[in-house]
Amino acid sequence: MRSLNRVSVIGAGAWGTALAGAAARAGRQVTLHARDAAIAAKISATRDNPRLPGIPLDRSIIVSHDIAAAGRADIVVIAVPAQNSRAAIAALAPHLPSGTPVIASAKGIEHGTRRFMTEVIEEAAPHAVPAILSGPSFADDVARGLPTAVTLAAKDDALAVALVHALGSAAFRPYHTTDVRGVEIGGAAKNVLAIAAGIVVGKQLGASALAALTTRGFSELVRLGCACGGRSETLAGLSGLGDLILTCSSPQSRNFSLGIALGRGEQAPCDKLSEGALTAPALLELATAHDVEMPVAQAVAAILAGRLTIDGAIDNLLTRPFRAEG
Ligand SMILES: NC(=O)C1=CN([C@@H]2O[C@H](COP(=O)(O)OP(=O)(O)OC[C@H]3O[C@@H](n4cnc5c(N)ncnc54)[C@H](OP(=O)(O)O)[C@@H]3O)[C@@H](O)[C@H]2O)C=CC1
Ligand SMILES: O=C(CO)COP(=O)(O)O
Repeated sequence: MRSLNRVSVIGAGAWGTALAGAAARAGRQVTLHARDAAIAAKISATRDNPRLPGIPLDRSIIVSHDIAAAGRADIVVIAVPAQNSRAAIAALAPHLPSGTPVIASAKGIEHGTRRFMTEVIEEAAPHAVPAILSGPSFADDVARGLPTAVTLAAKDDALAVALVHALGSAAFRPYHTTDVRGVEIGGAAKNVLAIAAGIVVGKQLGASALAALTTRGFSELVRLGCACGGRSETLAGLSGLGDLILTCSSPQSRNFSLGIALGRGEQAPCDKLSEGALTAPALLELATAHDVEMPVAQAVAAILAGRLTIDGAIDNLLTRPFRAEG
């Protein structure tokens, strides 16, 4: 196995900065790439990223605007929003040596193409080796070095193990698997379901309703995941159930917070990324293509598109025919 010491993280947002910190803590030589030269210079000089205010950037991390330099790495992590990942990978691709592992870390499905993030890597950088990292992990927690566990998947087991050893530390514990699709379905679906969970909280429907919604949401996630070839143990693991529990219960989650605002009838904050809102239509298209029923995700997509009121969606869900659990 080739050396995996030099790590480049593309995207100097909250997640990219947190992952750069985790890789530095694991002892790697890290470059954090910001597409904007002024932002790169500012973060480099102040050692502070306004997207993670008050958490100093590890001194060893090089912050750069030079995409060619970022491509000269043993591992590249893509940490930009799902809908921007293709553009970021395409800009990187000409500078990437053949066979470089490229780890997707966005949680979403691409609009229009319905591609998962590793498929986007396959298309935009066919000479790279795709992998995916996902799981219950707020950027703020990871950046502060609080204990976190995630799942890291690559088709090749030996590569998944090597990537885990390269990026893992006592505080940041990746578990490896070859179930790439299972890992990416969990991350994409949980964001949509977290919006529904937030609506339940914003509408003050009670803790019992929140538990019911989260559990039925998990059934949807598993149904779609299995239909797409994911393994049930992955879907019940960190990147599926684990992340669903986190994002359906914590106002730290932007998706959950969006749901709370919607449930309260408030204006949703427009400066915060909600991957679930962007992924909802693509998730439903995927579900339809696989003949999988996802009533909760369907309600979220309809509410966001203005096709259904929140009260109408709640009424629809509560009056569905009684059925066997599963
Ligand atoms: N925040 C979190 O706790 C976690 C986030 N994630 C996932 O990580 C992904 C990114 O989220 P997050 O970091 O929070 O988002 P942020 O909004 O904090 O940051 C997004 C970053 O991506 C950059 N970017 C956007 N488009 C491009 C592009 N084409 N090329 C290069 N850089 C680009 C932005 O740069 P610019 O400033 O120039 O616009 C910005 O730095 C999402 O899919 C999210 O689900 C996963 C786990 C935890
Ligand atoms: O994915 C996350 C935690 O695992 C972050 O969730 P939000 O994007 O909803 O903030």
